[in-house]
Amino acid sequence: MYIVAVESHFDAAHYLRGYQGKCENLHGHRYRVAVKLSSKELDSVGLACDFGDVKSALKPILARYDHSLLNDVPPFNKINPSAENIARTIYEEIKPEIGGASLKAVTVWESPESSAEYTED
Ligand SMILES: Nc1nc2c(c(=O)[nH]1)N=C([C@H](O)[C@H](O)COP(=O)(O)OP(=O)(O)OP(=O)(O)O)CN2
Ligand SMILES: [Zn+2]
Repeated sequence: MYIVAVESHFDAAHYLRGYQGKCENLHGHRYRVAVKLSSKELDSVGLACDFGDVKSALKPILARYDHSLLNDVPPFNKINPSAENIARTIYEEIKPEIGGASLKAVTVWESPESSAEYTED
């Protein structure tokens, strides 16, 4: 099995509704995002999937969040912009855009030490 990962980032502000503590206040993160895909096969070039195709799929998704107040951007106007919810939302948004290799997980880091991963496995 081959695992391919592509990373990117976006900058955004957020606050957590209902959170008791400092994260209920408006603050910002440079969110790091990793998309992982798997494939049992390689194509004739030797690729499980082209990094460029994954980057192209991820770019417009993250552009909607970049330099925003996430709490104003659907679906985070309805659900909290936690790292978990952001990871699942990106997973659901990128899944139909990716053909061939199968999507395994999306990980979102709020800081170098703290991340959440969403997978269907
Ligand atoms: N499971 C989760 N826990 C928390 C989330 C989250 O998305 N998922 N988010 C937050 C806040 O957004 C907060 O910004 C991050 O909290 P924390 O890492 O505790 O704070 P700092 O980055 O400032 O780190 P310090 O070590 O306190 O300096 C909270 N929890
Ligand atoms: Zn935060």
